[in-house]
Amino acid sequence: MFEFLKKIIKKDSPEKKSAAKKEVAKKPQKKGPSAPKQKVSKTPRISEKKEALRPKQRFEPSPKVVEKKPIATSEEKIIPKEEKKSGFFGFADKIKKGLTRTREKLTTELTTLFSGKKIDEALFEELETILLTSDVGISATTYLLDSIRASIKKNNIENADEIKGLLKEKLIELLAPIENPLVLKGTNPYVIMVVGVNGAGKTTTIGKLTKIFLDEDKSVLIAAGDTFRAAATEQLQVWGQRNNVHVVSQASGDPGAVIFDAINSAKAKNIDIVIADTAGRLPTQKHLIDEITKVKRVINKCHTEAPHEILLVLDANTGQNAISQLKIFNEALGITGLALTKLDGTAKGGVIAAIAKEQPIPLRYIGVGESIDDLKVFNAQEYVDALF
Ligand SMILES: Nc1nc2c(ncn2[C@@H]2O[C@H](COP(=O)(O)OP(=O)(O)OP(=O)(O)O)[C@@H](O)[C@H]2O)c(=O)[nH]1
Repeated sequence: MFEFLKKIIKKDSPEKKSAAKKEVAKKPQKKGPSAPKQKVSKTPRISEKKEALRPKQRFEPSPKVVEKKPIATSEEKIIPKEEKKSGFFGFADKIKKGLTRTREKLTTELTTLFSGKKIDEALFEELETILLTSDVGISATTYLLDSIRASIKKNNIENADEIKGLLKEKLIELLAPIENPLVLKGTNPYVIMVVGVNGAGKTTTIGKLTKIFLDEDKSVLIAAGDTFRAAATEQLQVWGQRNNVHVVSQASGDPGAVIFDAINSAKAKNIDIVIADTAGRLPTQKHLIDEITKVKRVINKCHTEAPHEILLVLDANTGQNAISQLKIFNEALGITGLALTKLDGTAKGGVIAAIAKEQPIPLRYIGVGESIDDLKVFNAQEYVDALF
């Protein structure tokens, strides 16, 4: 079954590729082992399924970690007219498009599962497999199946086709508590510290987030706190230029000093928001986790309420590993919000359910593409509608 999942994921590729992305694609890509052909002819036992779905490597960085980050071309800065005009519907369509891979997997499998079948244990077994292979995770899957069983019993449901509606309903209930959009509160500048593993999408998310705030008529200043990787500052500068926003950087190599400087500059200029980048790090690298807690303390010395938001950027492709990352970053820093990126390139969109069940931290944004308008405020109903 795990092989079956690999086969599905292997087919993934982002729908929208920028010119710069094509450049990067020429470079050798890190690929997982090719999946041997295997027929999934029978429903595996629950214990086998759970074992197969347990992450092999606890903190597997994104495959793009070694890649040079592509920067969208200037054409991508142009917001498509339809999207500007269509407002909410444009957003919903974009999310729907972004979630194509997860939806295709779910819809195909669920339609086959429910059509004309009777409600019995075998059907629940298969439903369990579908959810687990969509990275919904063990505890969220158990929760969803139990809730569905209870509703079937309560409402004397006999038609399997009705289970799809129930699944949708229970999923919205599960995700609702993490729908908690960012609200800017407190004394200016509002400081957002952005953290995450290498390649999760921090820089890109900062660029997109800046655009969201500018559209709300807020002023923004970016702090290039990733002093570890030289190219990181350059990439941030490009996002700064694209948004026409100043990026504070230093040659010092001290992330705390850069962010401290940026906050003071924002205070002097009465800027509303400071978004601080930090270097990518694995939660297993204890010294780097210690370093980032120090950066947080430095920020707090500069502004007693700051950081107002510690935004952990997670790559949806990492599936269940995202939960492990979340646990460790949260223990070290007290994560206040999440941005889940790259949902457009994966069939693992179910990981949101696992987050909601196991680590219910507000999911502020979802990334559904590489261009500047591809970061969306998370909405549970809209997300589930896009999945089915
Ligand atoms: N398809 C897709 N790609 C994304 C998304 N968000 C980020 N990316 C891509 O992911 C890659 C890594 O993104 P970065 O923003 O550079 O990641 P980072 O966390 O800053 O990386 P480090 O600085 O190395 O830690 C780039 O190729 C981005 O274009 C998304 O929502 N969808």
